[in-house]
Amino acid sequence: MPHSADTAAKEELDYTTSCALPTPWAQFTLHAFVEHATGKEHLAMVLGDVGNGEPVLARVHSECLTGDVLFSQRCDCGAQLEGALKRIAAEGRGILLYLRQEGRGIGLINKIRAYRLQEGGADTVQANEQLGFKADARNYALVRPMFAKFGVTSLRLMTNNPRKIDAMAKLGITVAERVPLLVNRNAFNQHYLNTKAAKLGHMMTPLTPAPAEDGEL
Ligand SMILES: Nc1nc2c(ncn2[C@@H]2O[C@H](COP(=O)(O)OP(=O)(O)OP(=O)(O)O)[C@@H](O)[C@H]2O)c(=O)[nH]1
Ligand SMILES: [Zn+2]
Repeated sequence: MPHSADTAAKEELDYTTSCALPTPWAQFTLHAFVEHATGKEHLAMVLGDVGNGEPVLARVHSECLTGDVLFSQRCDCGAQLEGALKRIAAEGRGILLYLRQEGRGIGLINKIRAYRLQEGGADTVQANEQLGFKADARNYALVRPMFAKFGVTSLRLMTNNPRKIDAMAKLGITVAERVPLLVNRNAFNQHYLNTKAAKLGHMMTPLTPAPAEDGEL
């Protein structure tokens, strides 16, 4: 027998509490969960009636402290976070899950180690592998009880990552539509974004290589 959403939620994480979260674009409700296995605090930002059965505009965002908070231009994370919240605000309905999967699951310190290796010539995948990690060490299992908490079963998912779409399908979550999220392509992250497209399957048109002195990472 498949577990009910409540059973799954009890097994994997606890729902704790919520508050209003005004942002520059809309007033969301911020909901907090705690993961049993790790004690990590995962978040959901919710706007409008997301539990009415209609596919929900959604973003499953992996934590990137450097990009989301420290304005790093090495990646596209901060701009994707902002872009996703703006789109949800414009529609007046949607959900963003903020998962504490820093560095594609290897943690902040290891991501910084990976960045250092990238400065020596490795790409984002090779750097992870040199550190003994898979290219992508994320696990999306928590997404199911988090969406279930809000009655969300069908998504219009903002992503360029086909593996994320497959992961949702394996969890029994319908991706009714993929909404591309192409933002903040710059000289510093074009090699990174091209590697994601070439090696991780992200759905992005490769960018033209920049001159070497143009901050390639
Ligand atoms: N290990 C590692 N993690 C990185 C690197 N750059 C960004 N990240 C992490 O990658 C995660 C974001 O994943 P991405 O591959 O950029 O994007 P995605 O979530 O798979 O796909 P989208 O939905 O299209 O954004 C965040 O947790 C970042 O901290 C890197 O060079 N090495
Ligand atoms: Zn990032």
